Amino acid sequence: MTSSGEDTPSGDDAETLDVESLAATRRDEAMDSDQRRLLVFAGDRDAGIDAAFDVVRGADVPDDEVTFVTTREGFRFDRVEPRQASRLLGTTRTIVVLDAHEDFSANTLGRVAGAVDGGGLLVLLTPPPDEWVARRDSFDERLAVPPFTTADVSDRFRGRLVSTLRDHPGIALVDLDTGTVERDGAYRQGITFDTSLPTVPRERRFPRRGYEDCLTADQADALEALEALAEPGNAVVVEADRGRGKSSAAGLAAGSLAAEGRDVVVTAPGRRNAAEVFVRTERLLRELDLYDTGSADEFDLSSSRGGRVRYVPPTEAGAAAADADALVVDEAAALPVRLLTSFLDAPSVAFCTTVRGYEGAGRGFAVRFRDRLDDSDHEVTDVRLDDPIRYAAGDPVESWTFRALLLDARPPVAQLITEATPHNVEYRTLTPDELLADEHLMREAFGLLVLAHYRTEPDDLARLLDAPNLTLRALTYEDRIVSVALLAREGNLDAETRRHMYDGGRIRGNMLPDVFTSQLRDEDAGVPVGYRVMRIATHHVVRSSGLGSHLLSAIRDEFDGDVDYLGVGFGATPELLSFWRENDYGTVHLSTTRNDTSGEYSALMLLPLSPAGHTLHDRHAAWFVQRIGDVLGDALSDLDPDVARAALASVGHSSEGGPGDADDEPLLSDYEWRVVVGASYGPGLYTTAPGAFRRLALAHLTSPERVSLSDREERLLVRKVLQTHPWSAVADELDFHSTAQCMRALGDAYEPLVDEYGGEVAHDERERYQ
Ligand SMILES: CC(=O)SCCNC(=O)CCNC(=O)[C@H](O)C(C)(C)COP(=O)(O)OP(=O)(O)OC[C@H]1O[C@@H](n2cnc3c(N)ncnc32)[C@H](O)[C@@H]1OP(=O)(O)O
Ligand SMILES: Nc1ncnc2c1ncn2[C@@H]1O[C@H](COP(=O)(O)OP(=O)(O)OP(=O)(O)O)[C@@H](O)[C@H]1O
Repeated sequence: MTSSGEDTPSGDDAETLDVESLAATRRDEAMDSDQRRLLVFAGDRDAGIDAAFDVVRGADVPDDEVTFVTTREGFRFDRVEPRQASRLLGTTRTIVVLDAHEDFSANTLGRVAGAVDGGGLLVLLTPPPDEWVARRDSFDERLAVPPFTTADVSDRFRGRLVSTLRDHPGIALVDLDTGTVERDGAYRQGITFDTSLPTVPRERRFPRRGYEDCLTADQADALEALEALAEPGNAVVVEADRGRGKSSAAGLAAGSLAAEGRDVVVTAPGRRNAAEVFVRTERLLRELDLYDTGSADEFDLSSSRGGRVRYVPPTEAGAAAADADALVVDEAAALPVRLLTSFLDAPSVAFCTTVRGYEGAGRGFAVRFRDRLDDSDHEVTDVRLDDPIRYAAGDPVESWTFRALLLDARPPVAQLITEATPHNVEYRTLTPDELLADEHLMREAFGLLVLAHYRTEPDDLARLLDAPNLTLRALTYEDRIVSVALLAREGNLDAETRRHMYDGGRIRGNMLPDVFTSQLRDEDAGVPVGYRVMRIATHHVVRSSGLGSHLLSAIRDEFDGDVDYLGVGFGATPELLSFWRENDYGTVHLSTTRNDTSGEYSALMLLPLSPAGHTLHDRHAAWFVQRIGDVLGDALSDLDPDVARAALASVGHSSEGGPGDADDEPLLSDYEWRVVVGASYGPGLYTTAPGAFRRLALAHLTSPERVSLSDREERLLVRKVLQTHPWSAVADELDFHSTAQCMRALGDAYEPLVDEYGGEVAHDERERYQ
């Protein structure tokens, strides 16, 4: 590390406005340091857009290196709608103008800021700061979840954002209404980091030229790790913050493989996101004199040795790569887990993923996919790039976005909290004002939510600070956060809103009332009021020590007598279902479509707290049991049998008695009992009356403690009897030697069920075979 100058204090004295020269100076400074600078123009929108044009002129940047992110149309520059800002992920621009006057969100800011090149400028157009903070815009409307209105939405997020604009280094702040430069943003970096230079490994498979094309030692190390792609059965995970050159490393690897005559498939959320991969591949093939046809612009290149590198959209990439030699996945963090899993069909695969840029689309990769990858047949190699390439270390725009959006928020370091137990922690409400006043606390709480969840994004910070329906609870150990839960208030909806939902209209928030009303046809479901646990996370070093359960029980004690129920909806796994069941939440629904991001089916569970909550819970639990047999034979026929078992085992857990007991109807008719007994104890056939077998299977799976069946027997009930998979497939999946053996095992599994659930007729029938 060397010192190369000192911070220049920002211009406190107001200066007369000359946007072009301000832009020229900041641009020179940015180019000298290979960092970026932020110019903020606050005031009238048209004046802001004029100023942005002046910036482009003053900075002397060609039009085709400029992107305007705005709802306005009619510019000569590349234009991106704020809601489409993810188009900029993985791309490199010299100037990005973000017009925050309309459709501004924290997510948009997070997505665009990383695209600005070293030496470039980020330009932010805002209303006058105080007005911006106070006004209610389309983002606030999204936070105003019924029955709340925009008047209930607070202004903390933008207030905090504006205060960072006023004091963070490297930011120029111009008041367009008065024509004054409040801060000139002059900033000479105090520190530079010596980046070590790349070297060519002595033992290598890829061409020397590929290594010579690397810009940092980190990138060369990544390329060396990517050599594993040449052999089937390998997976390489390349992790880095934004702009560290991971796409380029992947491009050099793809080019090296094509140079050997290999067929490489490249995928990314959109073609544009993979542009850098192809630029590097084309350049390398040309340098090696092995270029044959295609171009980076066509996202398809071939080498004179018969190799090929081509882009395939994510939905088709797994299948395409199964017949290719290797798959490169860029921006993997932005892809759903279901697709990531499909990529394991490729002989070898590289996943390039952004670590702290959760602006991409959350942490599905790390939170939900990483375990599956480790359990797969692929040998996994990890490599990490730290040295920045797109812009130099110490970049003030990066440190500002990290700070303003908490992109680098982290839970407390492990050593500080290893001693935490349910007996020595404190249950606390963390109000938004407390969080704002204690940056440290806010970073730990948010950092834990980000690390543990696949869906946390910058907008969630704004929600946490401003949304009237959200509230945060935590367990702290010596003032460090060890477990945290984000709660959303739902229900208490008026008749008109409920009718609107019942008629198919969408309302914001209110996930549980919404599903109960619109999908499950219960117009009264929005009357009771409850808290939905939107997120819960325990620090990974103290998981499984009862803290999550302790937090849920403290929440229950706090809200008992205040609301009608507590609820939750989450991507269902057997472990999570059992966690919620242990905490007395009962299953009332399984969604019939998979979640886009996690690839899992969602489970909804309720814990009633009042008579109205009990009524709501009990009718939905009963309806769930009535319909689930048919649903498992239809839309949920591919549901993991262990998820089905765990979901069914959790039904009715918190109601008085089980759903089976609530039903006075006999489980099976006398005739059906004779068929079931015949098929278990005697020579009869399951196929004669599958409905009878299904009802008995459901009775068992919703009260599995009554009869002890093995895991395999229960899976058999789910796969064959409830999901009606063909015998051969079930036999195969559950490792039976033959379908005949599988059929016999089903009969055997029903014997103890006949013993437990059968009445006189069943037991008399059984006597005949004994
Ligand atoms: C709406 C939602 O937020 S649902 C998503 C829940 N959150 C997450 O998945 C984030 C990552 N996971 C976590 O932070 C934690 O595992 C939590 C919050 C699920 C549980 O917190 P903990 O403090 O570990 O809970 P606690 O110790 O009371 O109970 C642990 C039990 O939960 C179950 N469990 C839940 N998730 C898992 C899991 N991924 N792996 C293993 N067991 C799990 C187990 O039954 C476990 O019991 P065991 O340790 O005896 O095997
Ligand atoms: N070896 C290289 N040679 C030339 N330019 C490079 C090289 N490596 C990286 N770059 C340039 O640095 C910038 C960042 O590189 P790249 O896009 O590969 O990084 P990244 O980590 O994938 O970034 P992001 O997370 O934004 O996708 C790009 O402009 C790219 O062209």
